Amino acid sequence: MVPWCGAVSELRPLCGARVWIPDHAEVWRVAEVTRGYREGDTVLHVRLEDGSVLTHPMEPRPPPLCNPDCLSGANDLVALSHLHEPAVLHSLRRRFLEANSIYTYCGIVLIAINPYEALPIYGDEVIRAYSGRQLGDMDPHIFAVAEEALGQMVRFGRSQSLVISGESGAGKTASAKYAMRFFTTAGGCHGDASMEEKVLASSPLMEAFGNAKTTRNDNSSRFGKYLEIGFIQEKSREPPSKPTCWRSPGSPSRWVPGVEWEPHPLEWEALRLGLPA
Ligand SMILES: Nc1ncnc2c1ncn2[C@@H]1O[C@H](COP(=O)(O)OP(=O)(O)OP(=O)(O)O)[C@@H](O)[C@H]1O
Repeated sequence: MVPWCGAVSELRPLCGARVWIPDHAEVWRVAEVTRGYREGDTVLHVRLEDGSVLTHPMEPRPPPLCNPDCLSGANDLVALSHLHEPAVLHSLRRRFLEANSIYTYCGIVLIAINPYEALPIYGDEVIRAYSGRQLGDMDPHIFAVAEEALGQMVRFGRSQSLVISGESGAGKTASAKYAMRFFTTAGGCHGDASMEEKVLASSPLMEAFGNAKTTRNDNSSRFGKYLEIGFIQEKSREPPSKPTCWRSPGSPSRWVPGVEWEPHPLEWEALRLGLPA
């Protein structure tokens, strides 16, 4: 992210402008410029919200400008006048704390914040509300992205991909499950609860063999995942779906060498039932 472009002399933060100052405890803090930048100034004079005054060096780059309050918190980061790290963090924080919203768009990319609690935003009525709607018609949601993919597939008869990425514990697996729930419900399996069960039932088995408890996630996938769902004409899904899983080519395995194998309760269950590994 590039908070400022161009030479320092072109930027000239005005007196009264609000800028972001890096902070050890809060990462970024808002400050007001108390003396406009003049050619040759090496520091910017600012006042923090708690009243303390300080100077901030203009090199290697001046502090990033704050967005107007009416823009930060917009449901699409593209709407921000200044797009840089503190603006993104502030917007996501405001949406999460003030609007209770874990989802934000950045163009066609959906950003999700893990709420670490069950939210009432994944029910059938929400799936129905997002079904058939255009991306951008409604609040950002994983269902909107899933609907976009489903709609494109139906309209153009072409396979679609959802790429879900993030650090460990970010909620990739949960997001994939919500997307699959949307596909099974909105993709032509209305009223067939067993279809959703069948699609999601593969997860515990895969998790039994490939998941482990880590410091970041109690049920962390220790492998890359590739899930493929086949559909037949008229938006019906081809039973059974074909979830497959392997280490992504080129990406290192998450298995830690030297760590002793610990059987997972579900693995014992699979072995007891005589299921193939
Ligand atoms: N949208 C959500 N709503 C509620 N809980 C969530 C959501 N997303 C994630 N979680 C919770 O956060 C925890 C970690 O999520 P998840 O396992 O999906 O992370 P991950 O990105 O797949 O992690 P890893 O890369 O380690 O496998 C889970 O317990 C999950 O229930």
